[in-house]
Amino acid sequence: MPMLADPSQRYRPFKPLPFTERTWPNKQHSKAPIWLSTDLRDGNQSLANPMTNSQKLRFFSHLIKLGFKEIEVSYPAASESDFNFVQDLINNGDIPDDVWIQVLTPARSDLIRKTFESLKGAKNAIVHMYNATSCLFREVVFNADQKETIRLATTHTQLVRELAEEYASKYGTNFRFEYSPETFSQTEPAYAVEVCEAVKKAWLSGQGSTWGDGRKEERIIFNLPATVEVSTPNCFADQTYSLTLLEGQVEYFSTHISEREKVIISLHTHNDRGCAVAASELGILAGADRIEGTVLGNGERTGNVDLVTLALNLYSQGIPPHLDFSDMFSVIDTVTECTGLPVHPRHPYAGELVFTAFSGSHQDAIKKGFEALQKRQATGDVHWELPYLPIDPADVGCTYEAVIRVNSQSGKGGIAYIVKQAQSLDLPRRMQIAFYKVVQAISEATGRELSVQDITDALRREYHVGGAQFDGRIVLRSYNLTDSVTDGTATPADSESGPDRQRTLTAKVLVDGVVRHISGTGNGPLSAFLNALKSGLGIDLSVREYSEHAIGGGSDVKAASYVEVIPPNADAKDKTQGGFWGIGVDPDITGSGLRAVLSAANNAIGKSELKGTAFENDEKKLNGMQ
Ligand SMILES: CC(=O)SCCNC(=O)CCNC(=O)[C@H](O)C(C)(C)COP(=O)(O)OP(=O)(O)OC[C@H]1O[C@@H](n2cnc3c(N)ncnc32)[C@H](O)[C@@H]1OP(=O)(O)O
Ligand SMILES: CC(C)C(=O)C(=O)O
Repeated sequence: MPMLADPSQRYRPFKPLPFTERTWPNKQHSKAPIWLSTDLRDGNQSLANPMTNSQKLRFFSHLIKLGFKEIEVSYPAASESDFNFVQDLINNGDIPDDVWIQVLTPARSDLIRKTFESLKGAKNAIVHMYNATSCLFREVVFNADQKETIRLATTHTQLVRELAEEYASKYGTNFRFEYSPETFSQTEPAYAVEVCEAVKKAWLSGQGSTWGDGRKEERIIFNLPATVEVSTPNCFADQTYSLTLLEGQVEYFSTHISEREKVIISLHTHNDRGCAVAASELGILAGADRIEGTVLGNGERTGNVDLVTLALNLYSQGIPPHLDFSDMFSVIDTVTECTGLPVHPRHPYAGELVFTAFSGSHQDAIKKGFEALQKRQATGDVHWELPYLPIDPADVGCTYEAVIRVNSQSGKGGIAYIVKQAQSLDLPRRMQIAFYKVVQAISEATGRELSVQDITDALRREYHVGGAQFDGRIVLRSYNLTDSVTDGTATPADSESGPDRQRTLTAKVLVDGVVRHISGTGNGPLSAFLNALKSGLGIDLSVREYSEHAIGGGSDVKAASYVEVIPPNADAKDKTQGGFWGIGVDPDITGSGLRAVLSAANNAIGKSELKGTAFENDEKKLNGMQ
């Protein structure tokens, strides 16, 4: 059946609360909520193949490692394996003293009794009872009116209360109670408050205990589920904030519910509209103290709210989340291996691609951002501010290698970043443009992403650096430099010569594997070498641009030089006209300059059809190459 031209025939819009006095939109997050992981209950119940005992145990240990202090471990009445898992955790001493396990039960006396049995011997336990309160469920599922629904909740709350007292005195367990008006997001707000008030009264009216006196560990938890997400997140926050509308006045749940200090407001959001994170965040602004969800968002249908995203969203605002995701890879391994579900490559903070830029302008901005960051860090400013990356990938255990990856959408900045990271070569800007064209051609031809190795090899091939297999047609074997006549006109590229020196260079080179001895003079080593190439091999080139930098430090320091050469008929000033680039790396600055010149010369002749061991007769072709 096609989609309806007029969907209002089938779907009714959500009716928002008529608020004018809401203040939560002006608030900001300032601390982490209390977290509860329901991976082993809501997460588990949604799996086609529920977790085995050992998978649950592995998951539980990981949750403890991440820092969870409240973990819903089971729906013990569901099956023997759910029941036994709770008993195993207790009997094997797997639960740290400061951790509360939580178990879920419906408001059914046989199932509540079974649930308490599963908790025998526990130190700290939260009994979580639910019944659905929305009109649809009252009418369709329970065939009960509003009063009967409240009675279902209160009579079973009293039973939980009695059993909690009995099991506390028998086993010394610290019990807390959580009540969920299931389908809260679809329940009439005033009625949801009425149910919660009645449940609170039933829970607090028990005999002979201090429950509910406001001490943190004993407060009743009202868990407000968006069992199905049916509205925009601001409506859910309003529902959280205000549950009663009396005589036309807005009363706010988080400030006006009686004995607010005895209540923890918890949220349990699902992701049907894809807004569970937003709904939880706005719900916290609206007064919630606690969040239930799962690590990476597994759960019924589109999932529960993802606690990784929520926690790291806080972290990115400078708020300690009190959950430790610094080893995200082990989190991903645990979740995927236990649930059998993959993690989407774009999943916030955890996906394989979320810190990666393929597109050129993003890469360029990130590269510049890293350079600026390094400068700021050198002045002691450690604040993270980097284009396109809201947090430092290193904080969640990622390396910077994945930050920039290259395909046909990439630009010079990203490619230069990879060359710098992988080979410590800081290509000058115009050389970046030249090398970008080389990489772009490969990427277009192969139609795939290029690895760091692909780019490294391309650079080596193009500029004849990095080993004998990348040598060009001319190879420098040895050279000797001597002072010669002086004329006082050194070029910048020859700056180390000084203004009053002229140098003579003799070099042994291999040309297509044949030994040749060449010599030339110039104001410095580079011009002497260019002169030698011209007089010895007929290769007439001059330098248009030269730069250098050190690589490393101490006794291992090397020099990297970059040279652009042009043939005699090229305009030295019009830099849009193509030259030929070369790279030289050598422990000695003169050596690196000479190698860069030879690299550029090889690049020049490699792009012509010169052949044989001498180039004298091919000068014309070289001149015509641009
Ligand atoms: C939104 C949530 O995630 S809620 C949690 C859902 N999780 C699960 O259901 C997983 C575990 N559940 C189970 O294993 C089973 O459903 C059991 C063992 C709890 C119950 O099994 P059964 O007794 O066979 O009942 P069934 O699964 O058909 O449940 C429906 C019955 O429970 C009633 N019921 C459903 N929810 C509740 C509740 N919260 N409180 C009281 N009764 C409830 C229904 O009205 C229905 O009653 P009826 O048989 O009189 O019409
Ligand atoms: C039992 C409740 C909290 C639940 O899982 C839901 O409504 O999604």
